[in-house]
Amino acid sequence: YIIARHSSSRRVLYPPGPQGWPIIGNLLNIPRFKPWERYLEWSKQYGPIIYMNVLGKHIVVLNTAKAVSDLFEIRSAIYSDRTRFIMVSLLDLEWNMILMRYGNSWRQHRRMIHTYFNDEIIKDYQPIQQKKARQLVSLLVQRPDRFLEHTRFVLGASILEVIYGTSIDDPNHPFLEYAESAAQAGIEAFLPGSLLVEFFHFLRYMPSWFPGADFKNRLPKWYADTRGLHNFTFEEAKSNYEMSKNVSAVVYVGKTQYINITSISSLHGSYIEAGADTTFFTLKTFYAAMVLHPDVQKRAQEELARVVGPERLPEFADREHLPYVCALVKECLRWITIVPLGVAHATSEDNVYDGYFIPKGTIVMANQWAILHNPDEYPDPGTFEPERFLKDNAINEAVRDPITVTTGFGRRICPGRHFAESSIFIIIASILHSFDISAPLDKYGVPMYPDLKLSTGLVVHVEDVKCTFKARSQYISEQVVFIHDGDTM
Ligand code: HEM
Repeated sequence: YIIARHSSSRRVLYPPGPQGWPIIGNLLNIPRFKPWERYLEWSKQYGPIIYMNVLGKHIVVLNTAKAVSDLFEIRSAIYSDRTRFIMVSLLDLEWNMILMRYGNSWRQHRRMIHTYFNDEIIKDYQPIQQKKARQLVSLLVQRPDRFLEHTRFVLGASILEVIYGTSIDDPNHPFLEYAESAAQAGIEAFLPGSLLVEFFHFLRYMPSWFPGADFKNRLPKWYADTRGLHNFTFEEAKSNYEMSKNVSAVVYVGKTQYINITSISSLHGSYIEAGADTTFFTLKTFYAAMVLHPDVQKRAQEELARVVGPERLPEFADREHLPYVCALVKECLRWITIVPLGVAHATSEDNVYDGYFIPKGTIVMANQWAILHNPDEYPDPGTFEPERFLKDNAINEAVRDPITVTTGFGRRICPGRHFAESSIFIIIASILHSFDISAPLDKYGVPMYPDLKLSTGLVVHVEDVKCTFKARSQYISEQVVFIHDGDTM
């Protein structure tokens, strides 16, 4: 039965949800592990929108594509704010676009992003993405055991080259460390409901041994990591302007507006922080899926052999002739939903939906995992099955494309989504064309398959995946020197 709550003073009806306790509300209801699964369970009991109140903060979780579209897209003027995290001021993160409140500064950043990351202009970045995919193939031939480091390296280096025109060949470049650490700090510090200081602001003044104030032990590292990235992007943007380097379109805005270097560098920091880990985590899903599903791997390789042939590596022009590989990319984005609850939006005005009151300042989360694991749309959703996106050997447009869910919604939709999808496609196609991927054997000769244990946090990933890579042809092994040394890739 449905427990609908009435605010005694205003006689308003909040959406239904689990019964909480006095004062703390639903604090103890929020599971720390895979909360998206619990929210889906609750939605079967309470309906698609669930309401919780945690220490006076209103939280709503939307569990269906319809509710998400109705609110985040159709009513985007009201549902595009972000909540005010105390962590933003503790870590001086006002520059980070993902966390920005809905308003003029955010609008200005968003306009710049659209100009330089829209789906037309990103085609200009494809040569860089292709070059980096080939560099990854080369690195995998030489040191397959370091496949995760190499993958992270080429993704970070692609973003850096697109933004600044700076090509880095050193996997130990300090930029990569800044990017990784800053993203990790963001993941730990910004999962709604995970830190008590967001509810009890006085905890910021308490010593770290005080219950609930242990975040203070981690604060200096988070601060140093996020500052490191910001300082790096600021210096790069400034020197690009000063030296008037012939760099990519993205920095051009900076060159014409020196005064705006700070906001340009902030924008770059946001790209790097939001972009490097998300694409990397999607590729971790790919590696795990390939180890577990040799049949899928084989089918993709047959398609690549047919379309690309044995004497070259895949290119973007091949994409439209590779429906199975494209379906495989979609399934990687769906199967493990790396931002399972999206990045929370917040309401900037009171609103009524379906008869329920959603007050101004409510944190609203889209259960992306529930949408992408809805068995009505994706039968047997726990299974990795690219075929679900195909009909008559072509992409079936009737099946919801996971990129339209996993990269968020409405005015806050991920501006890097087209860029990310291209990177993921070219890397997956290049690797599958070049290598057979399998599970390494333990000392008894038994394959070590990934157990698919996920990390917890705002962004999740398969924690432990091990693979071996075997070059599929003499051509690949021979190309490696050429690929590694030459710039003609
Ligand atoms: C598979 C890869 C990616 C995934 C799954 C992803 C997912 C997301 C999600 C869920 C959001 C929040 C959307 C919302 O509030 O509704 C977001 C925002 C954002 N993403 Fe991505 N992203 C990816 C790659 C990238 C890349 C490559 C870049 C930059 C080059 C990027 C830059 C951003 C920025 C700047 C925002 C903030 C937008 C705003 O708050 O207005 N992302 N992303």
